[in-house]
Amino acid sequence: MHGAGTATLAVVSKPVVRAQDLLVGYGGAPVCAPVSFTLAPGKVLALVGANGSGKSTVLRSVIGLLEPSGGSLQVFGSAVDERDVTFRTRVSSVLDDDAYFPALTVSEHLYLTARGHGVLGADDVVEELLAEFGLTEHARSLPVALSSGQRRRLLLAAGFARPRALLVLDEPEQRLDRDMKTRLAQRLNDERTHGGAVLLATHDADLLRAVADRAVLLSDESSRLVSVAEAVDMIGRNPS
Ligand SMILES: Nc1ncnc2c1ncn2[C@@H]1O[C@H](COP(=O)(O)OP(=O)(O)OP(=O)(O)O)[C@@H](O)[C@H]1O
Repeated sequence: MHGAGTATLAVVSKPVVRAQDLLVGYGGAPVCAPVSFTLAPGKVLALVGANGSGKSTVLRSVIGLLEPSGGSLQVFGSAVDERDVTFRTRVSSVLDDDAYFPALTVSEHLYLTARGHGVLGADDVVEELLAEFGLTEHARSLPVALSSGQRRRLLLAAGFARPRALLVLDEPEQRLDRDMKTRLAQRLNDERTHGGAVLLATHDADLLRAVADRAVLLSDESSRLVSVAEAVDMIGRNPS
């Protein structure tokens, strides 16, 4: 478990995500070849691939925003149901750039997220996250008054403000400076150490090297499990 003042990380031992020939897409058209992977507790799996290869779409399916069009997808051993309270207490996600409350200050946003998910000692959790994500001096700012990188920090901090056994992140490195990227990598490694599972999409070779155990390379022709070294090599050949 995390130290004092940090949202509790629920530890589970079964596979967290199991995708078998999973097909995802829009209007019946798949966005990539079927994808198969298993994500165990305490592991970090990265989705890599070119722009438009389907990374965000796979993530949306895993958190229940999009029904798979084929294959099977299980999260915590069951079909995905984001309305299920157990599912919601175990899955924390940061996908979209604008998923903040425009009328709440930075600290109110984090506090509401923590309290809304039943975190005890929410004040301490918020204070710790503000410091960790470099937002302390912006605690009373509204999101509109933040830079895009600071807003990104707020959304990421909110992802850590609630209980979770699975963290789903879409290109968390976006708009972060190097120092914040390093701290994010440390946070994700902590998550793994404490038994949390992380599924993330990324174009960042440094983040991959720092945190990922394996990667899934998505493409139209064949989506396949690859080593981190192979994923880093792919990113090197097709930098963003
Ligand atoms: N809501 C949508 N309706 C229809 N098509 C969509 C929708 N969202 C995404 N797509 C299409 O699905 C494909 C995969 O998009 P997706 O966002 O999953 O790719 P990605 O790998 O995350 O890309 P990037 O690296 O640019 O973030 C793209 O061709 C995109 O145009």
